[in-house]
Amino acid sequence: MTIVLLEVRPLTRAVFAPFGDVIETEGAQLRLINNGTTERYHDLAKVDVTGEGARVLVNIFRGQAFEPPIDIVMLERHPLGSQAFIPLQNRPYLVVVAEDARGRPGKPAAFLCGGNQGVNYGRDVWHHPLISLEERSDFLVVDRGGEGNNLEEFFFDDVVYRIEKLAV
Ligand SMILES: NC(=O)N[C@@H](O)C(=O)O
Ligand code: NI
Repeated sequence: MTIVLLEVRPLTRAVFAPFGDVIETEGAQLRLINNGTTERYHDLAKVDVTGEGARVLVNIFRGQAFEPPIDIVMLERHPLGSQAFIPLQNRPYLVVVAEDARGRPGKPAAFLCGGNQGVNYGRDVWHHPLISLEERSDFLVVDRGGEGNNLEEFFFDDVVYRIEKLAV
């Protein structure tokens, strides 16, 4: 079994663009509403649901905390909908994604996300299930419900991608 170390980079809209959206106020389109008493950070993520009976689900995921070394042995994707994770307790977390390479994930990319940053995985984008850090953490999750199979998993058979350091 080959072990490949993954570098962890800070999450920015630019680096994450091939995989989806970053949900944060930084750099967002700001609109003053409610007679100037509220700042609306507008249109941050594309929620995409498709297939029979598709509907948008709003959930809370309470994820156990992981600490390095973190081994990435699989990735998953949701062919029928996007999936957004918004941290509710202002704690950092880890996101691991990959571009598709003829039906399987390419080399993963790892990003350290701030507690003020959410992510929205585009529909059918390879990603690792939730990786909370420091403490068990709650996330608001917006994803797809409805008929059909919305989960495809891929287990790497000859390589483990290892995250040893979170410091960027
Ligand atoms: N299975 C499930 O709802 N969670 C995963 O999709 C995930 O990305 O955490
Ligand atoms: Ni998922």
